[in-house]
Formats: sequence, C-alpha cells, structure tokens
Amino acid sequence: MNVIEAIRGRLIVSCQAYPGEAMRDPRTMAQVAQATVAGGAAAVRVQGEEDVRHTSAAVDVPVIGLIKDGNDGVFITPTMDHALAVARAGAHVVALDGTRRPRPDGRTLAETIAGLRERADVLVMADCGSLDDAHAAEDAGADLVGTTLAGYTGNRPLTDGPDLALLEDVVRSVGVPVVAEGRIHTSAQAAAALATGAHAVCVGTAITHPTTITSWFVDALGAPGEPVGG
Ligand SMILES: CC(=O)N[C@H](C=O)[C@@H](O)[C@H](O)[C@H](O)COP(=O)(O)O
Repeated sequence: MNVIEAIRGRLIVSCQAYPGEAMRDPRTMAQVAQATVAGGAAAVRVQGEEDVRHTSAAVDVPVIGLIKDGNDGVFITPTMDHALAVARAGAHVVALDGTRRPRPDGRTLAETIAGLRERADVLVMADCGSLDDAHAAEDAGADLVGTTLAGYTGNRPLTDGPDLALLEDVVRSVGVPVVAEGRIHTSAQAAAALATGAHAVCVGTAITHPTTITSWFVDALGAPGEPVGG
C-alpha cells in the first residue's frame, strides 16, 4: 500500500476516546473508524496499542497509530519503545512527538526514527508545534509532518480553529508532505487547510468526539430558560 499516495488530497479521521470516557474501548473505536471509512475517510488515526490492533483488522485504509502517555510535555508516542509497540500492533504510519523538546528516553527524534526504521517497515509522521519543529523533523527523517501540536507547546497561539498561518509556512518551506491537523472543526476549515497546499487533512474532535460536539450545541443554546444571545 502506498500510504502517501492513498492520502493525497484526502481526509484522515482521528478516532480517539480519552481516559475514563464511555467510548474508551478498542472495539468501539474500531467501529467508529469503520463508520468514518464508510463516509470516505482515506485513513484513520487511532491511539493505543489495542485500538491500533482492532482498527487495523477492521478497516482497509491506512492506520496512523500513536500511544499517548500522559498529557503534558512529550506525550505522543514519546519513546522508541512506544513507537515499536505502535508498529508491532499493525500501524502503517507511526505518529510521534515531532517537537525539539527532550524525550523521556533520552533519544533524539532522529535516533528514534532511525531506530524504528531498522526494526519496522512503517512510515513516520512527526507531530509538530512550530515551523522550527517541522524543519527539524524533516531533517530527522520524518516521512510526514503534521501541525498536530500547534497551540499546545507554547510556540504558537491556541487559535480557535486551525493554525492556518503556521500551516502555510510549513507547506511553503518543508519538503515532505504536510498533514493539516488540529482544531479543524468545520468542512470549510478542512477545505481551507487543503487549499494551503497541505497533502492531507486530519480531523478528530469534530467528527468522532460526541461529548465535545454536543457541548458546542448546548453552548449555542445558552443557559436553560435564557434566550439565545440574550
Ligand atoms: C494535541 C493532541 O493531543 N492531539 C491529539 C493527537 O492525536 C488528539 O487528541 C487530537 O484529537 C487530534 O490531533 C485531532 O485534532 P482535533 O481533535 O483538534 O481535530
């Protein structure tokens, strides 16, 4: 499977439930992934070894896998061991922290990517938070760079929607395919992200996180008994 070609100009859907949530079950996430593929997702992105295993068996599109460990600092597939576990679970692409921050196992991003390549036949997506991250990730050998961490590392503002300014800069100056990811909440934002020249667009929350989507609607209705906008 040529993953890079399979996702060119297409939508990737991130299917993740968070610790303690009702949908936090690998079978549930595999079913959510199947539902998004039925709607036209060209690839899916899933978190956790078991989610990768179940989803890879359930869908015939590329699976981008990651393991989150913690929720601050370097937490997306932070070490070589996590990356190998994602690859062994059947992911076609291993997504990992692509920032320049120190990693918990002391390896550099370049060492992690090289070590992974020696042991597994996978592509690597570097989740970046800034233009400098994206350049460093390309130099470190990443096959794809994503804007996944824009707004979460202190390098960029936490924009309401996608950080299109960063995306434009990354697309203009990085040689590897760029995945637009992070806070893409509408189909118009997805189209705008692709129009920057991004290789693919990844949407998570707005498609697969019903708790958040519900809260958007609840908030729009205002407090019970109060007129909207009043
Ligand atoms: C920052 C971080 O931890 N991002 C995670 C990475 O896998 C996920 O929680 C996001 O849902 C994913 O990146 C898609 O983004 P959005 O849900 O905004 O469409």
